[in-house]
Amino acid sequence: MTDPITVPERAPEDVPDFDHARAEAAVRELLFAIGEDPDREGLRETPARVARAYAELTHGLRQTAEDVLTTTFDLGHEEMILVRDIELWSMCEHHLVPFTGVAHVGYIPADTGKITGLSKLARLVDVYAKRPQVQERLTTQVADSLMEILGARGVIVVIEAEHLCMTMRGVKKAGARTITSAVRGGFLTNQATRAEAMTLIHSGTR
Ligand SMILES: Nc1nc2c(ncn2[C@@H]2O[C@H](COP(=O)(O)OP(=O)(O)OP(=O)(O)O)[C@@H](O)[C@H]2O)c(=O)[nH]1
Ligand SMILES: [Zn+2]
Repeated sequence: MTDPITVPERAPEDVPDFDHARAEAAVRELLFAIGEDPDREGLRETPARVARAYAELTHGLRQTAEDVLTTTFDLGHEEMILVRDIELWSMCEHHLVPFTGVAHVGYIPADTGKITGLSKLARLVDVYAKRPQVQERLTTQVADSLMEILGARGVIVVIEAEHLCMTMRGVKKAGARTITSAVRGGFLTNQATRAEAMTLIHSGTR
């Protein structure tokens, strides 16, 4: 059985193009299924709109971490770099409703001092967020891709999110936040470095 957390990532070329016609037909069916009339005024354009929205919300399936980590600089900087409070919108793969919150992404560059642009860390989060996801997998995918592509000596990724499937339906517990972390390399072996990162993540105002 495939472990649902480490489900192998498909290469974008193995992911079929977004099928707008199929998505529209499915939304039209869903409207029938809930007892609506997709041909009534107000719903007529809805299947096409929803299809376009889902194409956008699943855009990450057709991107790779390499696509966004292209800009690298050799600044010779060997200390921790941390971007905190990166806004996050993803979609839970169990209910296809959003989960939203923030990601904190930190890394210690390779010995060569190879670093990437700060915005690229936020783009990387979106590559993995814009697809049906579970929070645990999103967290580890961001961490592992930074280790691999930048050759980072350490990575820490902390994600805090609220799952609307727990808020707007089901157990209905608004405000419950799920916190996941993935810690690699130097952040794992050096407790002081990890503690410094956690202090930076939790310092200041939000
Ligand atoms: N581990 C994990 N669980 C998630 C995530 N997103 C949603 N879930 C959970 O997935 C589970 C699916 O449980 P099921 O019992 O199959 O579905 P359900 O009957 O809709 O469950 P309820 O939400 O409890 O009503 C729920 O407990 C969700 O809270 C996630 O990112 N990670
Ligand atoms: Zn869910």
